[in-house]
Amino acid sequence: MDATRVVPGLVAEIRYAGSHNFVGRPIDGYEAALCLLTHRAARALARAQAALARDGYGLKVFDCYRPRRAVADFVRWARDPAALAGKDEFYPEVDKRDLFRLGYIAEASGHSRGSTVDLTLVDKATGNEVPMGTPFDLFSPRSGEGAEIPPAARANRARLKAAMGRAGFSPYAQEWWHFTLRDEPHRGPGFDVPVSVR
Ligand SMILES: C[C@@H](N)C(=O)N[C@H](C)C(=O)O
Ligand SMILES: [Zn+2]
Repeated sequence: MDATRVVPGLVAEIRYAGSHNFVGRPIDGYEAALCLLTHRAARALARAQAALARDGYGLKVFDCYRPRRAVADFVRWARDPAALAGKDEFYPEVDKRDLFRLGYIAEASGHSRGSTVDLTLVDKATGNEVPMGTPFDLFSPRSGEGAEIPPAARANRARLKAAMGRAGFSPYAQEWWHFTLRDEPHRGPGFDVPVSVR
């Protein structure tokens, strides 16, 4: 389902539907910029949003359900040494051939099961993203747990992690933005239906 229907005020900036991402172009399978999630994950996200709203924060999602064909597009892209449009912004310190081995991108992603989200916090008053120490999808040790980042960013990561944890999501140690519903309704490799407006 479209998570924005059950999460009041959820901001969706679906990066893989556009060109502002590590590949530098829209990714296969994203025919619309929608945050599609299982009902269970969307309801859990609504709990996180409600709790954060009491402290003046909201959620902004960058990726939700990811079709398997999108993951396959990432794999093909990683094998093309000439495709470097997003290198300076998203993986300046890493050879793109190592992005999968290092755990920054999965060859079989939990996103394809529809209960995993990539997201950040926004200040409800301004709508601006709060500092997290690194931008979304910066594939670097600085995006992971234990990184040396400014205290305000550390506090923001902790706030996001706590709110998502209380709502039923597990974090991913290497990427502060990536969370998976602990009690996800689907197992296995997930789905390959494109993200589209039905
Ligand atoms: C690519 C990044 N946004 C992400 O979601 N990484 C994890 C490891 C994944 O691909 O599932
Ligand atoms: Zn993710």
